[in-house]
Amino acid sequence: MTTPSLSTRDLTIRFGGHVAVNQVSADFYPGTLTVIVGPNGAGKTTYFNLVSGQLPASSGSVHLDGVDITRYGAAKRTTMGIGRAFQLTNLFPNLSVIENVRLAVQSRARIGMNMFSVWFSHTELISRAEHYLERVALADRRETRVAALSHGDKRKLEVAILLALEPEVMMFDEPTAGMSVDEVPVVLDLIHQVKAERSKTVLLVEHKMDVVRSLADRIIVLHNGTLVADGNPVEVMASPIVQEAYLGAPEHA
Ligand SMILES: Nc1ncnc2c1ncn2[C@@H]1O[C@H](COP(=O)(O)OP(=O)(O)OP(=O)(O)O)[C@@H](O)[C@H]1O
Repeated sequence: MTTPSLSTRDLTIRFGGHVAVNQVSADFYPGTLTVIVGPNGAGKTTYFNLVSGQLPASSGSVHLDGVDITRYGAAKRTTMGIGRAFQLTNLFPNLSVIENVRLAVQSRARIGMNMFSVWFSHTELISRAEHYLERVALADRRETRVAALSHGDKRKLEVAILLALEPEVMMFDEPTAGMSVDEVPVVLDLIHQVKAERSKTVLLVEHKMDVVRSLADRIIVLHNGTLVADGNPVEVMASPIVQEAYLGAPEHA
């Protein structure tokens, strides 16, 4: 198997006496989409926060391409290649939709800059930003101030920004939560496209089992902060812990 792009080793965080993520070790590989599931309060979002750097680990470590990034903050991890959507904190509410994506394209161009590359012209930045807006079906909103967007459009914009940043690791946190029925397919299609390219390491937190089934190459189950199952979707979905966690919870089916 290839080298993991992302690894966590015994990753742990305590809030007072409560261990929200408990010694989670996992390796994530390029071209694989891993869905993290588990009951409410299992520690899924907290694990994401530890990987993306929003929260500091109490113990254990996070590695990106073999580099220990445990002590790096979220901004540094983003520049190193960990991209996360659906926090709705990446957006500049007073700028237009196109400006938000243009800034992401510009920041990516800066990160990728080396002695052989050139600065993009403003026109080129805008044309790249337009490309990402078209991919998320937001081209008709390009001049809208972000604060005026619907929740679903904000989430689509976050996907455009994530794509524009071209991170090696892409993290999606309940990508369709709060979206209207007609908005859901756009975002799911995009995740399918990213998966089909098979170059990115994709992590997804998801409750909806139909989404899990359609996207997962691998499923990790967290329960009380502990990794209790990890493997191919068919086996993991059939395991007693998943059956127990999800059967009888029709709102998540
Ligand atoms: N900043 C915090 N301070 C104290 N406790 C926290 C904090 N963040 C999370 N927790 C606790 O950690 C546990 C895991 O929460 P987390 O949000 O990661 O679960 P989750 O699996 O994402 O749940 P859900 O599916 O409901 O989003 C919960 O008991 C939660 O109350």
